Amino acid sequence: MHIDELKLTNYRNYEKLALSFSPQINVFIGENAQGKTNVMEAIYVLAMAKSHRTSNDRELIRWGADYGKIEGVVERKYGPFPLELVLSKKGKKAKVNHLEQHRLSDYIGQLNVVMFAPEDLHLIKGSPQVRRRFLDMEIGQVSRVYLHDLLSFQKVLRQRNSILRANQGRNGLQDVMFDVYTEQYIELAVQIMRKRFAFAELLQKWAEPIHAGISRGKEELRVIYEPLKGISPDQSAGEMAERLGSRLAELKSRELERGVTLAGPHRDDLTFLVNGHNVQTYGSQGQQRTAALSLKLAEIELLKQETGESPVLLLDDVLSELDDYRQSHLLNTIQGQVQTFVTTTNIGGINHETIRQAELYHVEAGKASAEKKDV
Ligand SMILES: Nc1ncnc2c1ncn2[C@@H]1O[C@H](COP(=O)(O)OP(=O)(O)OP(=O)(O)O)[C@@H](O)[C@H]1O
Repeated sequence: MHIDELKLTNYRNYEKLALSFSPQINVFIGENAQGKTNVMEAIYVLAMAKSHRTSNDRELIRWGADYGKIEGVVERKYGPFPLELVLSKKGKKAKVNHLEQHRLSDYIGQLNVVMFAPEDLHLIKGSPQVRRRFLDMEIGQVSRVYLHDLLSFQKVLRQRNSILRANQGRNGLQDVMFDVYTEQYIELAVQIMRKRFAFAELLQKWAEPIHAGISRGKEELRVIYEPLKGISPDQSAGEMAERLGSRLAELKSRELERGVTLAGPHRDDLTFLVNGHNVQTYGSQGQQRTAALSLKLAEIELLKQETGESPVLLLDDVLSELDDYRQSHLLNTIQGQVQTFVTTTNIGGINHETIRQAELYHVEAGKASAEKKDV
């Protein structure tokens, strides 16, 4: 799939912007703070209905404006169709083919994107929250059911936590609603864990050969999803529910002490092993970069397999962070196959022939102009 056109109205530092794109490589060049990342972010928001940089949608609306709008024309196998997202102080409205979608889970997934930004290089080293977000965003793009379960789970978790908070410091808790929420919580948690197990397995399947290729056969990457101890992928849903239920019962007095839920998918993590060692603890910077790059390339393959079409790749300021060898590996892999958007302050830092055929856009102070020229 690819994006043919993008229109922004009052989005970040763009009052108005209208661009059409090459189905291959599009490069945005400009000085710092001119609006390159803002275009990448707008494409990401058009796909995911939320930003990768902030959870506050108001930040996306141009200062002083009442609303912001992102419009796009997306081309898939079955033809082109428009997507529209309007952000206002009252919330957001999402349209596919001019029809408003009342549930965002029906909107997300029409356009699939893979974002690779410098912060993704911290996927391995960063906090578990970064890896959980990665899991949720990636699974959410291919499974509406997952998104729906995740939103319900987050709601029940908030409800359960608010009862715990209201009873914080007490010795015991007899509350029918608490028991009802706990039951719903366990049911949804099990659905989420099962999907995360399946996703980690697929990720491993695709990332392992890619990582082996980049490391010239020297390294074997393993991806391990780590939910609550005692829960494993071979268990039935009933067994998982029983394990989580008994752990919550054991933790009840501590939960009352702390006023929060202490076991469940909101505390899960992913572990990456290179040649059997945890790359987070023992990996060199180079191994961590190779692992992060392999995971991103695996994401492209995984989305292709799930949807039958290549997703759109967003490389925000990341090529300059990769050495020539990894840069070439990435660009050779996607060449001609995946519509790609690249931002850079210095095109000279990208040593690859694909960039010579790319469509160039110069970005200055919230204005982008297209220019085809030889680099
Ligand atoms: N809601 C907003 N309204 C108006 N301007 C905004 C808004 N949010 C951010 N900006 C402006 O957008 C600019 C930043 O743009 P962006 O993050 O796209 O930079 P960039 O070109 O990617 O730079 P770098 O190379 O440093 O990453 C800043 O000048 C910032 O003040």
